[in-house]
Amino acid sequence: MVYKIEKNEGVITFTIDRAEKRNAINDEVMEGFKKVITYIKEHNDVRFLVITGSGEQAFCSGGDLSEFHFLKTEAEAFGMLSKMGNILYDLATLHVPTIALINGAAVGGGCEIATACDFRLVASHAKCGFIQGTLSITSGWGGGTYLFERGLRHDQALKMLIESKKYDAQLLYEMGWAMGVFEGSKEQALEAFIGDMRNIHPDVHRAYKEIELRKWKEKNMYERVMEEIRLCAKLWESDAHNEAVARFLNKTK
Ligand SMILES: CC[C@@H](C(=O)O)C(=O)SCCNC(=O)CCNC(=O)[C@H](O)C(C)(C)COP(=O)(O)OP(=O)(O)OC[C@H]1O[C@@H](n2cnc3c(N)ncnc32)[C@H](O)[C@@H]1OP(=O)(O)O
Repeated sequence: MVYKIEKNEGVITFTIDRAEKRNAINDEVMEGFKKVITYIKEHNDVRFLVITGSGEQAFCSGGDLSEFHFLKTEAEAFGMLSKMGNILYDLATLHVPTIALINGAAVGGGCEIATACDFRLVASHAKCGFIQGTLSITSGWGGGTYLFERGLRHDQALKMLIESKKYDAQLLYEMGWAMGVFEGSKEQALEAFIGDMRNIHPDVHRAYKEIELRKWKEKNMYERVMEEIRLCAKLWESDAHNEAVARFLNKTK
């Protein structure tokens, strides 16, 4: 199994469990995301969803380049990108608070998953970034659209995307992307973060999320996410992208 789903006192934790691939996303992990999101939509006993990765090196390294490198055309790329894009839209529009518990590097699509969550808690050693530009593509799962909605200064958000580099935890906090930086146990950091929220009735949480999501509907979020995905799919079939991915895969052999 490449993921774990655990439920404890109303908190569901989804752990991407591919530490040897730095928790890269493949089809099986996507199915896991679908499963946990469907469960939350159909049950009333979940208060928080936490997304994390196994090990300390990575939260998630984005799409599994060794598996997705075989998608060559714009249409093939759109199939994979829109599948995960729809999953992230469902995650971003869930009726319970969602927390990215960032235990290590979050890059590429990993940074998009974190940005789709309501809150980001980042381990002090973790570096995160929308590094897609270094592969000659843009964010392909809707993460750029979410980033512009996360309250960062507009120029800061744009810089993060077009610089395509990894930022350290402290800077991510200062920019407002991370809500907190923690040392040591991620479980303790999570408990400290949600402690006061636990005292509030879940219907209140749901109501506030509904208020936020109403705003998103008015701003055509879904259409904007799909447009972002189409732009990435176009770049995916370029020689520049294929060569960049080949360089990454060959470097690690
Ligand atoms: C597809 C959607 C698109 C989007 O919409 O955003 C993307 O996500 S594109 C993918 C973008 N991601 C990357 O380019 C990530 C590349 N990875 C890294 O930069 C680094 O691995 C890391 C995450 C910073 C961790 O560095 P480190 O701890 O030094 O580990 P290694 O680099 O040595 O990696 C160990 C092992 O894992 C394999 N790996 C890592 N990331 C991926 C990946 N995204 N896909 C496939 N495989 C990955 C890497 O090849 C190593 O494998 P071995 O050599 O076999 O041990």
